[in-house]
This record gives sequence, structure tokens and C-alpha cells, in this order.
Amino acid sequence: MTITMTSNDRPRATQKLRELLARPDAIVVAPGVYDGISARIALDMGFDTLYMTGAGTSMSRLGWADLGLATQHDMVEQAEMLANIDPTTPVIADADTGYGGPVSIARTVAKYARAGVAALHIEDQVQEKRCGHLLGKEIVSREVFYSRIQAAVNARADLGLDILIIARTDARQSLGFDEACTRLSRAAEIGADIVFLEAMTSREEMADFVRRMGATPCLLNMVSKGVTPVISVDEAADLGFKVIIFPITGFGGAIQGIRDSFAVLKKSGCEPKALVGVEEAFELCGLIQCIELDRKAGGKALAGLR
Ligand SMILES: C[C@](O)(C(=O)O)[C@H](CC(=O)O)C(=O)O
Repeated sequence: MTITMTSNDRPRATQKLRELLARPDAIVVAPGVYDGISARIALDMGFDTLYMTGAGTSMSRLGWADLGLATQHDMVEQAEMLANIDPTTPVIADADTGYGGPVSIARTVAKYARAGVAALHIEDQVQEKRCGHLLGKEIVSREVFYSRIQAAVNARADLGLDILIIARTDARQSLGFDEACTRLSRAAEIGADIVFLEAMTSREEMADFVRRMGATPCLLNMVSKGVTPVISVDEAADLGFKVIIFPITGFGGAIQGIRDSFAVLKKSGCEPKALVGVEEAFELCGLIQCIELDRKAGGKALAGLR
């Protein structure tokens, strides 16, 4: 795989996501990434789309749970880094509530698009939001939600951007499934490209949701130990979903892996034997590419490395 640090091919990620979505009977699979290492692993393994998880971003950048603590600035910085390791691979990014009223949302859309993000999702929780799989979520009115989506759609048109807009509703928990579907149908009419019904509680709901949304592509959020029943990528595709995200797979695995590794150190006073070594880690993160880049430019800084 070619990884480039140039920005010339940025528009291709959005175009590529549109092409991936247009494939009949196929689903876009996006593993959750939350830092440079997790993004590098997903790219190295050949995933063709990445999902920037807000929960993972909040925990990796701030060390705090997904409770609306990450700011627009935190999220844009993270998105910019993730979208530019390989600018040809689409990144679908969490944009929470859009971080304010219509003016802030317009700025969020512009900043995400200019950072190289291919699609972003904006939801209808109040600003003091929380992970969609926790209890006690508070939801804004239909009007406020619709104006968030309208602001995003207008910003995209006014600024000549082609980022995809995903409307997410968290209304299922407190207002019910019908209200959630009504909100997303209207969001699609306003101009959202993809719809995301957070925290569905049964397979019947999943099937019904896709049916009710008609031609609008639907996204499924597969959160381990969340409130949505676990289904596979193939099952989601069979139900008609066009995108499936796995926000927890990366950081859930990392937490377990780091814990296991530290436990060996604490117990034995030595590192675990099976650890990935420093060179392998650097190679994962572009060492060879950097040596090549330096050599081609006549640089001497990395000449002695290999
Ligand atoms: C998708 C999500 O917005 C995320 O931040 O990745 C979260 C995931 C989580 O916290 O479990 C959500 O579902 O709200």
C-alpha cells in the first residue's frame, strides 16, 4: 500500500467513499480508530475506510470518558491527523452535536472537510452529551435537530465542499423508535446523505429502520456490550445497511492488550516476551517511507538508519 504525506489527493477520499457506498449489496466496514497507531494498524490491514470514534478520541486525547468533554478543536486536530496518514482512505468522523448553534456547525463542517474528513455525523443530543449507549440521554427538539442538519448542508453548499453529512438521532431511548425514524426521514429530505439511528434494541428495529429509510443509506453502530444486539458485517449487509462502524474494537482491544502487558511487567519485573519491538512499531508508522523521502531529497539525517 502507498502511504503519502501529500495533500494533493485529498478530494479522492470523499469520492472514494461515494463510490464504496454506490456498490450494490455491499457494505462499508469502518473500524474505530482513536490515535495514530490504531489508524496505522487498520490501514496496514487493508481496511478501506476508517471511523474516528469520539469516545476513543476523548479517552486517548483527554483521558476522560465520552461525556461531551472533547471540544471542536480537539476533534478537528484528531481528524486532521487521522485523515492525512493516508489521504486516499476515507475517514468517517464523529462530530457529536456539531459543537454549538448553526454558526458553530458551519465552522465544524468546514474544518472537518478541510482536514480531509470524508463524512461526519451530527446528532440530536444536548451539548452535555454522552455515549449513545448510556442511560439518561437528553434530546433537543425536532426543530433544533433539523436546524443542525440544515446548517451542515448549507455550509457544504456555500463553501463548495463535498463532505458527506450523516444525520444521527439518539431519540430512540427517550422518545421511541417512530420519533427516531421521523427525525431521520426529515434529515434526509433536508440533505443528509446517510442516516444513523443510535442504540437500536432489536434486529426487528434494524430491519424496519432500513425499510423505512428507503433509498437513503443507513449506518449501523456496532458497540460491544452496548444496547444493540451484536450482528456480523454480513448480517448487516443482508439487512440492507450501507455502512457499519465498530467504534470499540480498537480501543477495547488496546485496553486489554496494554493491561496484559503491564501486568506481566508488574508481576515479573520484565517486559512480556511476545512484545512488538521498537523497529517493527516504527515500520508500522512509516519509518521506511521517511527514510526514502529523506534519501530522495538528498537529506543525510536518516542515512545511517538502515
Ligand atoms: C459512536 C460513538 O459516538 C463514538 O464515539 O465512537 C459512541 C460509541 C460509544 O461510546 O460507545 C456512541 O455510540 O455514542
